Amino acid sequence: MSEPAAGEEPLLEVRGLRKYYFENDSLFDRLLRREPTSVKAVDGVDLEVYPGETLGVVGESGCGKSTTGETLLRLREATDGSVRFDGEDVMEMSGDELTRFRKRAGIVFQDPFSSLDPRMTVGDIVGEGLKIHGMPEESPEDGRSKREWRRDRARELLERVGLSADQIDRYPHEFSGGQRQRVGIARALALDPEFVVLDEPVSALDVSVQAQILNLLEDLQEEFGLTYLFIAHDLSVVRHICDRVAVMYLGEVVETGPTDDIFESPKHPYTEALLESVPRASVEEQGRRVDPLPGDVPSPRNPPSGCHFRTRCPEVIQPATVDIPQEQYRGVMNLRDRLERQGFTAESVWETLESEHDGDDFERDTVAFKEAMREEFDLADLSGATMDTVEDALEILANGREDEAAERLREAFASPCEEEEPVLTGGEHAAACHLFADEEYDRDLDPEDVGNAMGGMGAPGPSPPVDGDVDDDLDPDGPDGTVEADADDSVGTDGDR
Ligand SMILES: Nc1ncnc2c1ncn2[C@@H]1O[C@H](COP(=O)(O)OP(=O)(O)OP(=O)(O)O)[C@@H](O)[C@H]1O
Repeated sequence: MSEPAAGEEPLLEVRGLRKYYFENDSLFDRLLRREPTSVKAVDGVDLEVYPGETLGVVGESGCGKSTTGETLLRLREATDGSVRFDGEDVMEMSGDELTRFRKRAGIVFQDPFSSLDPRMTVGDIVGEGLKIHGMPEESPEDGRSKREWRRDRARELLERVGLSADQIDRYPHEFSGGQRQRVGIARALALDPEFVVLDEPVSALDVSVQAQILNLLEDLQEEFGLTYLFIAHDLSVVRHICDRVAVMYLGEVVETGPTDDIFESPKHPYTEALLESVPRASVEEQGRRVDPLPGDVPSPRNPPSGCHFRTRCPEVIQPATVDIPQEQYRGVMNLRDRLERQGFTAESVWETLESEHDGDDFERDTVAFKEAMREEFDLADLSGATMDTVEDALEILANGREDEAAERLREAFASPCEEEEPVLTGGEHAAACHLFADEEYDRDLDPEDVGNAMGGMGAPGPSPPVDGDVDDDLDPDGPDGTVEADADDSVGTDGDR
């Protein structure tokens, strides 16, 4: 870890990075006249990483962290944007220049099992990059063959990451999860990189082993002057290893700043919710109520307009004409959102009510319909003009006019957060949230609202790709998955056990 010095140039500078995966885009899809759809996995990301520092990239599963890491390394082809490494344009590199970049910038993947070829010995895995890059260039002067030189280098690296040089001819399945991750780290170090993307390097490991691997990564950083981009969904891991943090939500950076600032005074409601989901050590904090963030994680195929977080945000800005408790506003917005996304029809509600009547004669009673909806969307506490409008909309809905009901709610309750996309503002500690753009807004945070946002980080993220129609341009060594890790870890001389 190290603080960037004033005026220092970033080693890596990312501007407006976009990576869209296109689905239903094959010849077969075209023949069937299927419309191609785009998954906006990364949608305009800006980042800088300074020499010797560790930048954390955090966010829930599916928010685009891995795609960001892989795209900036050119393991995936970017849809748009620029990446500069040590002043050079990475997107424009080819030939020798690209080969040099590949030596200078490496990656450690999350899953230490699937990212290691089970048919190769760890010596071959660690030495593979050396062979691909034709190293050593000249035959060693001491009479060793190039192959022997590579084996010696692999031995050295295995020892350096806390394994034993004697294990060079073993296969990945003979190692525990932590040991396999050490092999993955040795492989990433083989070419003497300056910059390494660490893609959730400890998420698949037991907590006790996690600490050992984090210590190892810190030691290696110091010893070799490495610069890290550290991807994690778990903020507690980030706190100890990162100098600065960028928080991602649905393909965008929503907050960035020095780690302590992010932890001690988060600005974005999403960062606050993420922090609330971090397990706490102290006993009194362990008993906190953990409720899921309201609403589902929207799909990156069709992200919400304006601020992408507004469909789950506990602090959505209400229009000037509305001033109701946040949870009531959330209920109204959830109803509207579900209607607009064709999440249900009036007919399906009627059918449910009918089935609950269990064969009795059932008359379609609007009062019962509205009551069911009020219960489903927590609208029972509404009063005054708000209640009148919602009742109106429910009446329209009960008559099967879903679009009109949604329109009625939109006219009365549209939030400024859905109209315009907020941009990152605030200098070194910046956030992309309309709460900061609108100085009129009194941001008096109710701890209950934030409490309600806790725990949602474990909620399922957007669905993974389901079939083979997707862009599949990743290097075959690519990610990911989860494995059980054994507590038994390093066997070598390294003292981080
Ligand atoms: N090859 C692909 N084709 C289509 N969509 C994809 C592909 N790879 C990833 N996605 C989608 O892109 C979005 C971002 O995925 P990504 O893996 O980058 O997120 P992440 O934050 O790293 O999550 P995780 O921690 O679960 O890996 C997700 O919605 C994911 O389903």
